Amino acid sequence: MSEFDKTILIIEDDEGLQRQLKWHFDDFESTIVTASTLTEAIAAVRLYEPSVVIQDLGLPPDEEGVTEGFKCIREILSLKPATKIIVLTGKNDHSNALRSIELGAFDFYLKPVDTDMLDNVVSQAFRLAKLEWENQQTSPEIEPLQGVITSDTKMANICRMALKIASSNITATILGESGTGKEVFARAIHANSRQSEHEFVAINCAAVPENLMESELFGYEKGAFTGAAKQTIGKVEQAQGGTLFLDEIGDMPLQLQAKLLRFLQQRTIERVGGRKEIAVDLRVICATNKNLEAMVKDGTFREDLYYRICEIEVNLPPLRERGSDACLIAKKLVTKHAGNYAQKSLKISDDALEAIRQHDWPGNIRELENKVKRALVLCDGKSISAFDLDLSVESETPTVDLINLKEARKQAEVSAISSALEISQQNVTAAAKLLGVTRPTLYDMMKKYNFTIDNT
Ligand SMILES: Nc1ncnc2c1ncn2[C@@H]1O[C@H](COP(=O)(O)OP(=O)(O)OP(=O)(O)O)[C@@H](O)[C@H]1O
Repeated sequence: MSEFDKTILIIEDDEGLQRQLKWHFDDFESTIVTASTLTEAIAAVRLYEPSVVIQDLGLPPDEEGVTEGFKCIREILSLKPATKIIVLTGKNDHSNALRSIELGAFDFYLKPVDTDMLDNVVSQAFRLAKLEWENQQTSPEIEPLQGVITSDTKMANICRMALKIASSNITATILGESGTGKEVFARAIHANSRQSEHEFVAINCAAVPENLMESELFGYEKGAFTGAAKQTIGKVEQAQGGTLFLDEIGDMPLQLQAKLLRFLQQRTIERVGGRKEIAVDLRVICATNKNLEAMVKDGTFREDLYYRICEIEVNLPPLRERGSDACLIAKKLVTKHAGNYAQKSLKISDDALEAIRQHDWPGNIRELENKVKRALVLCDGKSISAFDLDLSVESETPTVDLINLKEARKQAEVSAISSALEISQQNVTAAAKLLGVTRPTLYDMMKKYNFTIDNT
């Protein structure tokens, strides 16, 4: 097994501070590399693949601003999503620190730098990077958060962010296309929070008619309107002590947005037809697939409410941008749903896996789940075909966006071994023949890339 690499990349344009940090971390039993600009930083990431990066936000040519620093975070994480980036920010720069975390940075640290304190943050970053690395060596399939199946490092970062949100009181809004798992994330944040003993109450703002929304949210007193036969509590009171999940918040009627804002600011409500203010203490999580910023610009969403609910944004990427997650989730879903459809031991065929890889998944995981259920019902043989999933396989034009040649070689080898094992139905001797290598060579490579023979 290869060894965990302990390289730190310091990205700092102030030569004095760069020297000071380098000198300090030389004692850290790590290899220290430095960069002063974004271009140098990216070259260093490609060459050294550092586990931890300490990064200044004010990089040239925008030393006084943050644009280059944010760009640097994005580019590093798109090349190597597992990198733990620690951002150095000015004392009064809390909003940029939060924005860095939204972009996927591991943590932030306020200047002036106290190197002993920074040591703790760096040690934590290394601990987590090592854990993730070890986890990948032993079990590439992970469920880092309840209900979230993923082997994609971007998603693993988002899961970590969700855990941080859960342990704070911040109001989060989860953004993402339909079916990307926004509710799954909201439930996971609740389950990991101090509110978990109480209820998780969801309301879909797009599904409730506008004239019923207020009483649905805040409840009503007896006789408040025709048909109000008895006092009824609303979703907010139901969620007392727990979590209120406002799904499709972008569809909240404008007139109710003001009332929602008042409740979020004052943490009190009045039932419809009531005169008493009722104090409520709960966590609020919102979600939408709409572009709230654009809605604010065209006046359909209140700006003050936007800032109130988006103290931190969680951006869930669509399934097509999550590496091999579609195939991984499909396999898990087949196992999960097989019993319900009286098909006990089905596998997904190679052509079906290829079709899953190629499909764009506009409906994301919900679409995948539906297709798997359909396939379980329709499948006659022992394995699910592309046809069963209502998908087709097309010849592919490969695209690559790889960190370096070593990574390209690794991915090509992993992909070839994986295909040979699938085709040979996990028979190593047959797979070795297909690949033109000896059986011991294939075993060595399987060990190197942590393949296990899948007997499910
Ligand atoms: N990472 C995941 N692994 C496995 N299943 C998932 C994952 N994410 C979502 N799902 C499943 O996909 C389905 C859709 O998820 P969910 O309802 O949370 O999406 P959503 O983004 O809230 O959708 P919408 O915007 O339409 O309300 C659910 O059945 C959920 O269990």
